[in-house]
Amino acid sequence: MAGYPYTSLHDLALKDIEWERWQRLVNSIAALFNSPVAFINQASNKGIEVLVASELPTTHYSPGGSASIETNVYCHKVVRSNSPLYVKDASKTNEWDNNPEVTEDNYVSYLGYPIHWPDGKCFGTLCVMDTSPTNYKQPFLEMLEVLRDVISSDLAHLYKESELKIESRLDPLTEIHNRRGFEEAFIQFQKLGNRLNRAAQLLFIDLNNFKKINDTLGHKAGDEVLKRFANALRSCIRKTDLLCRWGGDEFVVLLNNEDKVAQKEFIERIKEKQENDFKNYGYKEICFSVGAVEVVPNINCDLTQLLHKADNIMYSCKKD
Ligand SMILES: Nc1nc2c(ncn2[C@@H]2O[C@H](COP(=O)(O)OP(=O)(O)OP(=O)(O)O)[C@@H](O)[C@H]2O)c(=O)[nH]1
Repeated sequence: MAGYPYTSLHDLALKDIEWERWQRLVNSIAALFNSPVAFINQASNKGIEVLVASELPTTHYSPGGSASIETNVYCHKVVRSNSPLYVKDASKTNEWDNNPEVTEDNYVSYLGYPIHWPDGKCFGTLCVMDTSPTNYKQPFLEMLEVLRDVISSDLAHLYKESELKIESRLDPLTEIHNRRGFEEAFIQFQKLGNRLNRAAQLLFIDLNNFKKINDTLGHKAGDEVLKRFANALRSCIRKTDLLCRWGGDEFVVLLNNEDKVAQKEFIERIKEKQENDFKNYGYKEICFSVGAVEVVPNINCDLTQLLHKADNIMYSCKKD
């Protein structure tokens, strides 16, 4: 196992992260404890990763540095037990004999508190280390605990922000990308496609006579049809493809496939799936129209133009 099941905060595009405040806080902790190092560490997919380190010449590890899950560093014990650890003098036990923080950097004293995710799971640690044995008084321990709470509360805000970010890019009814989410994902997709010189297939799909369902069976039944259709689409694409409810009864699919045949195969798959699904559900007459275009890397990759073209093709199919 490479690390813990969380992405490094450094890899998340969170705008409001409190790096500067966290930095000042860590520097102040090192000064107050008169210690050569203080850190905020994260239990990330890299192991224990330094997020913020005190800015002192005596601080030997810097942000981005990490210790793998197999290394016997103090923080792993805090994360695994999700409880504080105070080692006053590591030389008094043999537990830390193979800890490189002790053997290589002589950090024989460690005080660390777990920082929590909003659900109570361990996010990482707030810790101070020293090259001499220590015997911190109770108010110092309490102060570090309170500062840990401040970081946990910052984290709860960040968590909310990233959740909101995800929510604002999903269509609440079908739980697939909304227009905004798709447009953003398309930009990333396109960058990669251009770099790799890889084509893709874009499909604009519109349900036929959907209004009739609303008018005859009610809006709720209409919603159910949209959800079922989105699920049918989802089951016919790969994880590397993109799916979006463009609006109303319109959907957009981007197939990460260079072969134009993929368009036809996808349409066949979705027809078969949707016919079976809706037959069971009692909506035999539901069908859809599709317009498909190829996204050619570095040539025709403007989303608005591509969708306009696909929409026109779809519309002429609908009329036929
Ligand atoms: N139930 C439900 N209906 C919606 C939703 N969003 C849009 N609609 C309805 O979808 C209908 C779309 O109508 P049209 O664009 O005429 O589509 P259509 O009836 O499929 O007609 P054609 O596309 O020409 O086949 C409108 O009646 C909208 O009110 C939604 O979230 N839920």
